Formats: sequence, C-alpha cells, structure tokens
Amino acid sequence: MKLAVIGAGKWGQALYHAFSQKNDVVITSRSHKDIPHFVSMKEALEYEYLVIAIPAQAVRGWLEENFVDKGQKILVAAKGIETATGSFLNEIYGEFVDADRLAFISGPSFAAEVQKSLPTALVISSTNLELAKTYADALPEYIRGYVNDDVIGEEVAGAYKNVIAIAGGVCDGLKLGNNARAALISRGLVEMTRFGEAFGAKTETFLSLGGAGDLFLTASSTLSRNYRVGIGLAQGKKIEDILEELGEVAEGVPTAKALYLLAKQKEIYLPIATEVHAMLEEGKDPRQSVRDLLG
Ligand SMILES: NC(=O)c1ccc[n+]([C@@H]2O[C@H](COP(=O)([O-])OP(=O)(O)OC[C@H]3O[C@@H](n4cnc5c(N)ncnc54)[C@H](O)[C@@H]3O)[C@@H](O)[C@H]2O)c1
Ligand SMILES: O=P(O)(O)OC[C@H](O)CO
Repeated sequence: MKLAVIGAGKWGQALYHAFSQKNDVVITSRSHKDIPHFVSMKEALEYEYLVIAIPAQAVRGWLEENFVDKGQKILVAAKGIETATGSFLNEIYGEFVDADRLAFISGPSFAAEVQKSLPTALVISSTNLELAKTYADALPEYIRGYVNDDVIGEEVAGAYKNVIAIAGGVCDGLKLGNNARAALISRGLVEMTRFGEAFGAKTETFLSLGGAGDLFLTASSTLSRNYRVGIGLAQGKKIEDILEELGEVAEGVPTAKALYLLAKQKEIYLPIATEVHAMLEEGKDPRQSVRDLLG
C-alpha cells in the first residue's frame, strides 16, 4: 500500500515509522525535515491514502489552504475539538471529504513508544468499516488495530482525555496522592462518557482503548504533554510559560475551552473540564479547583 503522512511532528513521524514497516510511505510538512522519503506537500496530496497528523486547531486552516479533493482517503491522526466553532474533526474534514473516505485513529499511544516499535493497541474508527480495516491492515505487527464505527465516541474520548490529563498533572503536581488521582480519572471517565452520549456516542466506546485506555495512559504519565501542563499549573506557572517550555502541542488546552463552551450551550454537567478551563483561562488557583471539585 502507498501512503502519504502529512504533518511531521512527533505523531506524524511515529506513524510514518509504523506504517513504513509494511508499506511504501512518504512524509511531508510545512517546513522541510531531513527525513528519508520527505516529499513536497503537492506530491503528498497526490497519494490516494493519506494520514494527516496536523493538530486539531490548525486543521481547518490547513485544509482551506492546501486541500483539493481528488478522491483521497484520509486517516485523521489528531485529537481535539475546534475551539472557535465547537466542531469535531469529523465535521471539519466532512466539509471537504465524504464521511466514507474518512477514518480516525485513536487509543493509548505515546509517539515515543510507537517510534521505538513497542507493543501498542489502537482503534481506527469510520462510518466505512472497510476503510477502517484497510488502514488497520496497514499497521505493523507491533500495533494491534481494532476497528469500529463509533467515530463520535472515539473522537470525544481522544479529545476529552487530554483535558482530564491536565487535571491528572495538577493532582500529582500538588502531591495529592494515588487515591486522589484514581478518583479523578474515574470521575473523568464518567464525565467524558456523559459528554459523548449527549452527542450520540456509544457508551461502551469509553470503556475501551480510546476511552479508558487512553485516559489511564495520558492522565498519569510525564510522557504526556497535557499531563505536563497540569504539573506546571500546580507549580504556579502561567500557561503561556508552560507551553513555551513544552515546545509541542498540548491539545487539552484549547479543547478545555471548547468543552466549556459546548457544556454551557448544551447544559451538560462537566465539573472537571470546567475547573481545568478555570485554571487555564481565568488563572484559578489549582488548590481552590481541587477544593471545589471535592466540595
Ligand atoms: N505525540 C503523541 O504522543 C501523540 C499521540 C497520538 C496522537 N497525537 C495527536 O497528534 C496531533 C499532532 O500532535 P504531535 O504530537 O505531532 O504534535 P507536535 O507538537 O509534535 O507537532 C505538531 C506538528 O504540527 C505542525 N503544525 C502546527 N500547526 C500547523 C499548521 N497550521 N499547518 C501545518 N502544520 C502545522 C507543526 O509544524 C508540527 O510539525 C495532536 O492532535 C495530538 O493530540 C499525538
Ligand atoms: O502527549 P499527549 O498528552 O498529547 O498524549 C499523547 C497521546 O494522545 C497519548 O495517547
């Protein structure tokens, strides 16, 4: 199979490594990178099968500037909800490509471990299960690919867990203990499920890889950029300084605002996301957020 990976950040390069095990893969990004089989954006967009690892908040602009529909299939490899409009990625990509040519990859997957070919299990979701299977079959032996058709559920899970991961970092940064982190992660799973169901997601989606699996991974590891944002908040750092130090995308930061706005609009009770939003956007003291969550 011939594939083109678009976006050469940590995740794009990890997926390029993974898919290259069994396929002919090229990679591109907005600035040249010294990677074998690096091609121009124009050449990459001629491929039939694409993998796009551009961060959620940049997707719409990138599509508007670069994408011409020539029948390509797209595996969307980002996790987030567009803050400006509250749109999920399937809605944004859906403005450019029919749903039956869109698939979404999610699940517990630190790029650094995928890059080292460590055992991983991921979910590829699509309304077109044949397409999901095509991409899953292209994964290497060290990645077990599951497929399902609950695109909304997998999208919500992948986006929401980044916000709970920020809270997980706050919890550990304040040294509140394992009991507190377990309570936070469990309640975070309930909260993301409640949110997902409001948008038509399947409850069981949140019990598997894309939900509980990715949440447990991300909300308790310094390998997570979002978890590290929480550590910084607990240390009293300003979010601007945290992100500058990080030097990589932390999708939970803009997604927290998107969740807060959607929760108000649809009147959904999202206590943890609301407190993360308050810490990020209003500079609320993390200790006060914890007290308010426990209150
Ligand atoms: N890093 C991981 O472990 C991991 C794992 C799974 C999913 N993801 C998801 O993958 C997506 C990308 O994250 P990442 O880890 O590669 O982040 P990163 O910060 O390592 O890289 C982001 C890449 O996007 C590019 N980019 C940013 N704005 C752009 C724009 N306007 N147009 C074109 N390119 C742009 C940057 O140049 C950079 O190469 C995120 O949604 C993230 O949640 C990351
Ligand atoms: O580093 P994070 O917090 O963006 O998490 C990376 C992946 O989404 C983990 O599955």
